[in-house]
Amino acid sequence: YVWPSPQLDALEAVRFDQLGFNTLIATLATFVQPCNLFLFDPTISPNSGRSDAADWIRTAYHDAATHNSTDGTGGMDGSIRLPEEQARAENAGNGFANTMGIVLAVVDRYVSNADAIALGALIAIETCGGPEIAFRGGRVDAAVPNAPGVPAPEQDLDSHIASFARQGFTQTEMIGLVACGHTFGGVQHSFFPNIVNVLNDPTSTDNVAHFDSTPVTFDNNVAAEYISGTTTNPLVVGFNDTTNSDKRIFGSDGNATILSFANSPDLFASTCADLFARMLDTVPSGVELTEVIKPLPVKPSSVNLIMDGDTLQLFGLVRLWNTTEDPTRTVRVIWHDHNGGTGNSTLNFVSTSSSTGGKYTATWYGFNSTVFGLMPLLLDPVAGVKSLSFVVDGILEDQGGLGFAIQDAFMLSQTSCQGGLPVIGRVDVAVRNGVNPSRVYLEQINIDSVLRRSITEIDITPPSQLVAANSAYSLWSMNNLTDQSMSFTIGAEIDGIKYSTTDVLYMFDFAPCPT
Ligand code: HEM
Repeated sequence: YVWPSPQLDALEAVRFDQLGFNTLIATLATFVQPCNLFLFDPTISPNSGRSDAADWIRTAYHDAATHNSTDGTGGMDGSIRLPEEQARAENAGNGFANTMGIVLAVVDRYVSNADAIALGALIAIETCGGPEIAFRGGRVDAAVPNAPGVPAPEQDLDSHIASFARQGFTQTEMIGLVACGHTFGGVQHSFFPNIVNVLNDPTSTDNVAHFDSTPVTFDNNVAAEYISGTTTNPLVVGFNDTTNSDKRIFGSDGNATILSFANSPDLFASTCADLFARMLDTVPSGVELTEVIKPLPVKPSSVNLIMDGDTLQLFGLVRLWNTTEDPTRTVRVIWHDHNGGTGNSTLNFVSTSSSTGGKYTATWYGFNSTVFGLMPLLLDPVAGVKSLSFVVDGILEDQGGLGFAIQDAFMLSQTSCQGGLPVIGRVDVAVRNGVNPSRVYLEQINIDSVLRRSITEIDITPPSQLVAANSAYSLWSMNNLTDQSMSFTIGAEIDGIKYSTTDVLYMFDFAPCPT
């Protein structure tokens, strides 16, 4: 995709900026590294037998499994976060509560609850030895529970075949998807006492009978151990044959599919990559997912403009994907102004990040990084800035000639202030003369009773008389803001198109208002 695209940029960051510099505070990968991590256990015992990774994968499946491919209802819409759905017998267990407590922390205006659940499962699988999974974003959160429909172990084979058909999977795909999921985790005694007895196993203090001997690793052992007759899978060799659903499912084609997985780790991995992607893309009809999100090779980040009197401050970073630190590398940014002119500056290495269990690393460069931190580049507001390009070791990076577009039509003005008596605040937005936005507003993220995000727009009344910020910009001001803990982004509608600033602004960061 082409940068900037606020939604894809945000989803790309959660998907690929997993550990290290410029990652979210609640980055998902931290909670599945090491892969036996299980933070839900108050003792944080490494011997609970549980893992966040397994919980996240099961949660995504239970969200997806309500899909009805005939009428287009249900699927990955985050409805599994709703208490009514978690209370159903088909959703027995506390793995969902564990998952929501962590995974939903990445939700924001561009990343839905359902996208976060999908990303949690995907990152768990990829981090813990699994294949890379194509990820699309754009899932839409349901406000009400879906019709029930998650398969249960005591149901017979015909019911399971019918259930997976309703979800959009053939019998062969059902065998695959169950094996792909059940390479992680196991069955807990406390919620399934009719399947698993108390284990008295010091390495599984939560009494989890695992599906294979490597329950926190993606591998084909679930199939290989089944074929070799060494399996301990409680849904294959459980003491209660009624609940041996994996036995019935794996054997339903005379073991042909499961044998092919046992014989080929590669076939198992590639089949699971496809099936997991399809499971995560199981969405209600009418929901349009984005393209498959791939990492941008050169990605500007945290690009932010602030008007400071006669100076246009340009803050930012750029990420070079799949690179390691190299002191001999040279990185330059070129900015293109409204008059056809350019300026340029050398960027300094700041730090690194990694993803996919350390498979990929990325290096980050700051627009004006000094020993004092990230400082802005200082530009002329009259010339402004239309786009950026980068030169990495002499090679021009400009998205195939498009450049990286920058929006300098409106931005926060440094004259914004807070405090004074009575407690008040003022937001000044510098608007480029000649742009004539139809609206300028503050955007606040609103969270409703079922955790859906939406944006509340608070319009700034157009100034009755132009107040110059400098010779190229005028100020639109919102006075008498009373909530000093307020955080917001700035939006504007220009020629019918809505634009937003990316950095969240906090009122308490502003200078005190002159008294
Ligand atoms: C007929 C279909 C299926 C049945 C009857 C079934 C049944 C079960 C049961 C009873 C558990 C134990 C849950 C617990 O103790 O908390 C479990 C765990 C699990 N299932 Fe399934 N499952 C099915 C399909 C799937 C699929 C398709 C996936 C994913 C693609 C999946 C992923 C998991 C995972 C990862 C766990 C481990 C959870 C943990 O250890 O916390 N299952 N399954």
